[in-house]
Amino acid sequence: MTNVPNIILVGPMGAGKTTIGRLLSQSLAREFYDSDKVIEENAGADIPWIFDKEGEEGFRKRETCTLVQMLNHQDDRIVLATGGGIVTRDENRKLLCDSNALVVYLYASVAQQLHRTSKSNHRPLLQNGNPKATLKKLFQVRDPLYREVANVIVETDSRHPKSVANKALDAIKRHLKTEKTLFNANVNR
Ligand SMILES: Nc1ncnc2c1ncn2[C@@H]1O[C@H](COP(=O)(O)OP(=O)(O)OP(=O)(O)O)[C@@H](O)[C@H]1O
Ligand SMILES: O=C(O)C1=C[C@@H](O)[C@@H](O)[C@H](O)C1
Ligand SMILES: [Mg+2]
Repeated sequence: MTNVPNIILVGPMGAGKTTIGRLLSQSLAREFYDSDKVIEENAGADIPWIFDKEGEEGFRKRETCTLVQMLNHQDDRIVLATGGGIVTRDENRKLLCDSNALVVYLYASVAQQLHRTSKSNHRPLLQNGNPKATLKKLFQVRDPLYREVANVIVETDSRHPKSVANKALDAIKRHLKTEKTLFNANVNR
């Protein structure tokens, strides 16, 4: 599938952006990047350390720089998994919408987000207070923002990662086909 543009995955913590992104990159024989990982490599420190020393604002600045860096990537087309909060800055949403990338929103219910994030403790926003209430609050704010930037939405709740990746690939192909049909219809008008 050489005609598939850069693919960017957005969605809440635990939606499976990193997991599904890696599988998609294998299916498409592309490089895979994870903005959280790139931020850590650029900073020479992990995300909990950045939140601790620079606060969330410092982390968000780094996240925007990394998004710009990835969108300017000169190599072959890539698959990019983003952090759950990438859509919170207006600037990032504009960058995503103005890019030629195909943005996929991986939807997960709050119950699934909670279940999938409960096994690790590297997400600073879930370390204090009640994780369920935090995920719910974040979801209320962010779900419309994910939808705003997405070209394609894929539901992930009742599926194994491999079948989510296949479903995402089918949705991407359908989206590109519709775009092409619309383009041809406009050209022939
Ligand atoms: N469809 C799925 N079904 C079951 N488990 C899943 C599914 N997708 C991801 N997981 C599991 O959920 C956990 C979180 O997944 P992952 O780290 O890919 O989420 P993420 O969206 O990248 O989160 P973050 O925004 O915090 O980086 C992992 O243990 C992963 O194996
Ligand atoms: O949802 C969020 O705001 C975050 C999600 C993670 O991917 C990391 O980007 C970080 O822990 C913040
Ligand atoms: Mg991730």
